[in-house]
Amino acid sequence: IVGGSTSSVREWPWQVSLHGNVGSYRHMCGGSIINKNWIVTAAHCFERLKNPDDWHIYSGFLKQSEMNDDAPFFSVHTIIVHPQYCAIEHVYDIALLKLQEPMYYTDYMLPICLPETKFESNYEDCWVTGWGYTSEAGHVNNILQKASVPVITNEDCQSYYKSYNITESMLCAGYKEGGIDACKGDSGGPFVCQYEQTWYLQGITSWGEGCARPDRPGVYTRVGYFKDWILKHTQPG
Ligand SMILES: Cc1c(O)cccc1C(=O)Nc1cccc2ccc(C(=N)N)cc12
Repeated sequence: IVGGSTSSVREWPWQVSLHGNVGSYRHMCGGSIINKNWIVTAAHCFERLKNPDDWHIYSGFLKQSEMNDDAPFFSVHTIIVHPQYCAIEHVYDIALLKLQEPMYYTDYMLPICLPETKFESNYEDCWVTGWGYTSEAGHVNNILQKASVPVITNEDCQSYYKSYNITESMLCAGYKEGGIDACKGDSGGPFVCQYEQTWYLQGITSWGEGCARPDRPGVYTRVGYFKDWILKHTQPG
């Protein structure tokens, strides 16, 4: 997160850290708890590491330094990447992780609500969180960061990204002057908006040209667009 501030414990209890095995396990992506068996994240996190055994999920932690070999983690049973995901176009950048064993809820580990509809009409009070870079040429941050970022229309977003196709499965958020944005390492993490005292997962951190640049908003997977797909895979029975 560029231009954000440090989160406190229990602020974002659905936020998880996905550690991938690249020689040793280290933070690669964020994710969000949606129920006791399932995490939602970004498909592009699994370009190189497609084996579930190569992932450890840390939940209930604020600092990367706490997610060490003595700390408990959840293992991954299944990785479901959206069948229409395309890396080149950044489309359908969504994946589901089934846990090997169900998670238990605590004050530090709680699920986030899915949006009510495909296209929400209210995007007040939206925040993006993660342990990603705090500048383009940065590195993974130790303490979970947060930043409030306003949603912009897809039409405005398309006008900024002339060499890309901003589809209805994407959601954009950012400041025209830049300065505050998600960045590398925040991928897969939550973009949440509070509405009538309830938080909803409206976006999954997906991509952007650089980070926090003027006229280059962050691009997120629009979670409402995939609600049926998520429910199809994550509802018992
Ligand atoms: C390609 C790249 C780097 O090598 C280092 C940092 C950023 C980038 C980059 O261009 N964009 C990005 C690469 C990977 C994940 C990103 C997630 C969010 C954003 C965002 N601005 N909301 C930009 C990303």
